[in-house]
Amino acid sequence: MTATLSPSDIAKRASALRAAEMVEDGMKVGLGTGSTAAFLVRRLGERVRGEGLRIAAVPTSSGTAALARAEGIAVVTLDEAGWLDLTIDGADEVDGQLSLIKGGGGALLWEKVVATASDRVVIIADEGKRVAALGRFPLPVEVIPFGLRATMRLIGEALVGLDVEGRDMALRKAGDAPFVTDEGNRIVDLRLGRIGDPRRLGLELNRIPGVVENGLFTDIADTLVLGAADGSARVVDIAQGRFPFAGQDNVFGEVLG
Ligand SMILES: O=C[C@H](O)[C@H](O)[C@H](O)COP(=O)(O)O
Repeated sequence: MTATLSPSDIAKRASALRAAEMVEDGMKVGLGTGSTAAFLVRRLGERVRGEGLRIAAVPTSSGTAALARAEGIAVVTLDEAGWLDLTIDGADEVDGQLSLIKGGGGALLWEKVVATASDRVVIIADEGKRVAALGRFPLPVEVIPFGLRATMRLIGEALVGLDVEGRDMALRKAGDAPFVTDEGNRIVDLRLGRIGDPRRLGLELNRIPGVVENGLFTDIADTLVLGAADGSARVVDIAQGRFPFAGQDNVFGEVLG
């Protein structure tokens, strides 16, 4: 039985299938988390079972680890792998410089550790994730449970004077209880509206002792595979140059609205 996919799922799957072709025999591969990454993991599982593709995979969440194992993919820890050839992961938003917001599924910490331990990072996303400026999607910040309220107050103070539109925040819930990450931490979602300077915001948030990591991924992604609802996928590579087209400030080579 084939389930009918929504247009955004068709786009997610298109990007995931295109990125799955970038995985070569013998590679050590970081596997992202989320609905887009799930299409990737399933496709890699097909390649492992069908073509005999041999990879060592490092999952970015307990959920992805379970899916990868169920698909017959060899799962290792990041310490066992040492360093990765390639990581493929989803995103919640991507701007014209391939800066990202990630962590909608709460996996941002392992995702950032895995991505920064990789020679190449490929982001898979549907067209709807593409934005002119980051910040419409609430920015997830992973914080330790100890002193949570004080940490949230310090986050609020750090936002004053920064180039953001809004400053509301909320502790993420799973039902009635706080959401708990794979590292046993909590997530605070910041509703910022528009982030003027993602690099600076990321640094300021990480200066707060109770903050473990934030969902801004700047200067991490090398390649974006953007899927469309017609089932096509387009590859945009940062190696083309961050400002490859005169008068335009994004890797898409067009003005983003
Ligand atoms: O924590 C979750 C991850 O950062 C996901 O990669 C991100 O939320 C995108 O997820 P999805 O592919 O389901 O939109």
